Amino acid sequence: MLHDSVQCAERSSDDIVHVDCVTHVYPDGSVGIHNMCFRVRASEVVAVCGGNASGKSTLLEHLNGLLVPSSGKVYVMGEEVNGGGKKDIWRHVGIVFQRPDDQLFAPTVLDDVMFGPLNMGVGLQEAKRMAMEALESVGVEGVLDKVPAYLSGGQKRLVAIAGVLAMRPKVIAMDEPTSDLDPFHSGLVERVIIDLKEKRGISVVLATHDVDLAARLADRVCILKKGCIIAEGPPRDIFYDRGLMNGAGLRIPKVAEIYLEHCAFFNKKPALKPLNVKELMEAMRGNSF
Ligand SMILES: Nc1ncnc2c1ncn2[C@@H]1O[C@H](COP(=O)(O)OP(=O)(O)OP(=O)(O)O)[C@@H](O)[C@H]1O
Repeated sequence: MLHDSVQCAERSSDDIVHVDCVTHVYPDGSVGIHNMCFRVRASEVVAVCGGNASGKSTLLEHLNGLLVPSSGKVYVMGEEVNGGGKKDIWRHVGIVFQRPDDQLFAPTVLDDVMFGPLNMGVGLQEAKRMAMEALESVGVEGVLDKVPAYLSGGQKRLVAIAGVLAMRPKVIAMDEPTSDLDPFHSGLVERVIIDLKEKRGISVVLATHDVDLAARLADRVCILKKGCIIAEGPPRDIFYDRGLMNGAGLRIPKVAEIYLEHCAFFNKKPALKPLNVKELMEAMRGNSF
């Protein structure tokens, strides 16, 4: 059942991306998202959390025009995507797909990462420079001559991120960026996300059901259920709402679980709401952070 009565907040000059009441119906009649209102501002990490089939990938693919809304509009830098204005508006938003194999196709890693800049009309030498810089920034410059298909899962993911970074977008949307990764490679991706925001001012949209990761990284959280955002807010509010999280097919982060157990055991009010292990240790000692 689709609701037609939703109205999104006004577009603001702070919005790099503004999704205005977008519904997407796939050709077979499946509703991917409906009446979706979503925004991304400068230098923020927005976590989009939801269970399977909640619409995370469908939302992401609208952010740079890969999918066209059935109704509603998507704006990037104030301009409508698919609206017939500047042709390259989509380049401000890069998407790292859930499966890197969907993204990597060139004979070597360097060719793959150079493809974006070359496609933007940059000369060969400059494209190579941009690609090398992107590979170095995610720490995989050592594999530039390798065939992408022969990389490990973690290396593929980092090369896929480099391929998007090389185009110097303002926003990078990542679909389940740490699924299938071991703790070492997950840690690398996590570090890359922090650096993108803190050192380069790039906003990250993190679509995931890994709520522990989202708790550590997000400035703002949107909870999706059945193609709609059912809650949005700061992570300390959203991730400590067990009813909300369970209702969306998610659990609260482990850190929140431990802290709530600790408070219940010592009959303390859970006032501090830590989101990572360091904060949890402080909170259990009764220190604020
Ligand atoms: N190409 C498609 N054709 C038809 N239906 C689709 C297509 N892609 C997605 N859907 C449907 O749209 C809905 C949302 O799917 P989507 O992949 O966006 O969810 P998701 O939150 O990313 O899920 P997951 O966490 O399982 O990857 C689902 O009901 C799905 O079956």
